[in-house]
Amino acid sequence: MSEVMDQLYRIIDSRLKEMPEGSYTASLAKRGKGYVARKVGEEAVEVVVASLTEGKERVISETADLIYHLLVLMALEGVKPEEVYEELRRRMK
Ligand SMILES: N=c1c2ncn([C@@H]3O[C@H](COP(=O)(O)OP(=O)(O)OP(=O)(O)O)[C@@H](O)[C@H]3O)c2ncn1[C@@H]1O[C@H](COP(=O)(O)O)[C@@H](O)[C@H]1O
Repeated sequence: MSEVMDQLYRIIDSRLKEMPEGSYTASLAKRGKGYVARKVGEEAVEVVVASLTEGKERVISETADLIYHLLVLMALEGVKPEEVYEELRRRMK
């Protein structure tokens, strides 16, 4: 899981630096951090709805959307996945 997230984060980070045509990440960044933050909220609600009414396949798909948007928000905030892993390790009992 962390390997895939690290790889996706690196791709996202490079899209934010290069802002290439046709990149969904670049189009999100152009709309601003507030827009990305709202997308994270929307995607989280979609995970909840999928879990309550739509079944496992939809939960997987919506969770992937949520993680992607969360990684974009983290990159815009300058938060690296390793810093979150470190916090999780610190809490681990
Ligand atoms: N993992 C993802 C990923 N997950 C979800 N999404 C996009 O997130 C959007 C979620 O759908 P929504 O209906 O909520 O949003 P929408 O209506 O399409 O768009 P909005 O106008 O609401 O923002 C879809 O357009 C998906 O394509 C992703 N877009 C890109 N990636 C990966 O991110 C990397 C960079 O992608 P680009 O920036 O497109 O080059 C690549 O490795 C991609 O595979």
